[in-house]
Amino acid sequence: MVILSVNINKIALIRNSREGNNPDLVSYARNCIELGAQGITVHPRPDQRHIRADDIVPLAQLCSEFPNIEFNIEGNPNAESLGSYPGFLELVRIAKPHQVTLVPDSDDQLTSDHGFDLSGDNTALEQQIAFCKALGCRVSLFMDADIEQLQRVPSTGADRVEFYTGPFADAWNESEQAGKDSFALYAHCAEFAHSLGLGINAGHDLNLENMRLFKSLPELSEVSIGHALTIESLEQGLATTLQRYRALLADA
Ligand SMILES: CC(=O)[C@@H](O)[C@H](O)COP(=O)(O)O
Ligand SMILES: NCC(=O)COP(=O)(O)O
Repeated sequence: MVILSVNINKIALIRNSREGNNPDLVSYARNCIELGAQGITVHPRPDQRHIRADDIVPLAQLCSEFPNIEFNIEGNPNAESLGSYPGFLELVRIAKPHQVTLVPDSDDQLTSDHGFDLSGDNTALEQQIAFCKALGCRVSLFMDADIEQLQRVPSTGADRVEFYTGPFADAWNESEQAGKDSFALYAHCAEFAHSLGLGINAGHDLNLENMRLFKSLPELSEVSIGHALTIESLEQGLATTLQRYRALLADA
């Protein structure tokens, strides 16, 4: 079984488009959990255009009310404090999520579009990973499907990788054959990462259609899905959408 973690960034984006608290993120996340989500993912950025710093602790508390619901915070460990944003690692410190997914986004990036390049000096990253692990968090690194890069992950101390699946989603949209070819590369990389002792997560632009293939990724533990899931929920309703993901992932 593959765990479904619902990324609620896009729900925060709607809330932030007006003053007030509608939709309420904690209520929305509770609803997701009660309808079958097994985790909640947030990706705060310094401009706080979607998840805000003050959303983090209430969401962590919500997840802790349920025995097996994982709270996953994604973001750039180098994102420093900016206004009311206290910095990524400070958010991790106060919330102590089950999982921290480190992502090498620049502060002004529209969305995540690449994994870590570990070919340089990784001392700072290793210290950041050690900081998160000392808080009791599992640490996952956002990575491209690239063997040369993946072989460098174990020495950082990370527990898992999250494959950046944007290129797979693009290939899937191009043609069935391109999707299959791209999937073959991810499958090879997943087997390699597993052989190094790493757990496997995946995310970015996954949806109900392309998950029919991607759910078969070897050793896949967890997917985090937000953008498409939000749109699918508008079309089909949240309950039906989550039910369809869970049915897909249950037999993965
Ligand atoms: C790491 C990753 O792929 C996701 O966190 C994604 O970046 C979230 O997307 P948005 O923040 O654009 O909703
Ligand atoms: N880690 C990926 C994630 O949380 C959601 O990405 P997307 O489905 O919003 O593209």
